[in-house]
Amino acid sequence: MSTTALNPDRVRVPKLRLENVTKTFDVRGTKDTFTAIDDIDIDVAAGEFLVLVGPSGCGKSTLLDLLGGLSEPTSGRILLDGEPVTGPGLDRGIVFQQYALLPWRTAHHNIEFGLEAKGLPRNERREVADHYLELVGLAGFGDRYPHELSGGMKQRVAIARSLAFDPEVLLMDEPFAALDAQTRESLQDELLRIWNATGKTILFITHGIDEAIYLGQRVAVLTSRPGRVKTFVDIDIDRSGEDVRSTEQFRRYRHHIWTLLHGEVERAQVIEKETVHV
Ligand SMILES: Nc1ncnc2c1ncn2[C@@H]1O[C@H](COP(=O)(O)OP(=O)(O)OP(=O)(O)O)[C@@H](O)[C@H]1O
Repeated sequence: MSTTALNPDRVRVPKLRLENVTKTFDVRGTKDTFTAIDDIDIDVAAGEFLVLVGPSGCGKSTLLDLLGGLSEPTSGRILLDGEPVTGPGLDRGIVFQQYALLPWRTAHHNIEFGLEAKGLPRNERREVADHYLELVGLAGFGDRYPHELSGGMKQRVAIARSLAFDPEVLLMDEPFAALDAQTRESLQDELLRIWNATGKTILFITHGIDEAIYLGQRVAVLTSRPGRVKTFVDIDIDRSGEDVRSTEQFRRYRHHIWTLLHGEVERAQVIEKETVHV
């Protein structure tokens, strides 16, 4: 088990680079500012699966907005393949906790959405949509509307939609948080399979320690407000066995990350109470 305070040198040519990223917000009705994210430095290698785990309110969603180009850092830079991110783009696919499917479109048409923007002809759009439906295990469900699909199926469609326009990076914001435990575990396996099949670079945000260890090649543990990277933990587990989460190896990682997070969660709760009483 290795823990490093700085990014490992092995990440030489990052796909995605967050360079001293800070985000502050104006506090309404005052001249004060509030620092949500403070001086975050992260390099994500091409094809890496990096998980960010942190206490509530540490700035995970703020970070995702920045990566998605939905807002701008107050200082610092975000680079994708060396180029600054200046706004939203099809080079980044985002999967949110809530499925964000268009209810009036079938699964096929939801997946084809980004492809229309790319100007792909109709028959090619359908081919791509079918390919990704099959990849997420939903071949034959293309004609279903979101209300005809279970929560897990909707999230699979959302993943297929993000993959269909072939983004450079897949950004996932607690995509399985709203699902029941069994569905979540099966989608975690699906996601690892898809990652192996596509070689995509994935940045995945979660509250869940088990989820972080199960999915990540590397886990960035964030501090409570303001969000900083407390440490990176390299995950090296054998995922081929039956019940990976019950192994001694897994248990050790769980305890290690729990210990790192525990103090942060307590600190976050104190800060939250103080904020309420201001
Ligand atoms: N537009 C905004 N204006 C002011 N403060 C904001 C704004 N957006 C977020 N914040 C504050 O920044 C901090 C980080 O918020 P963020 O939603 O990124 O945290 P989070 O880690 O995603 O939380 P959770 O895990 O609970 O979803 C919070 O204290 C939040 O109140």
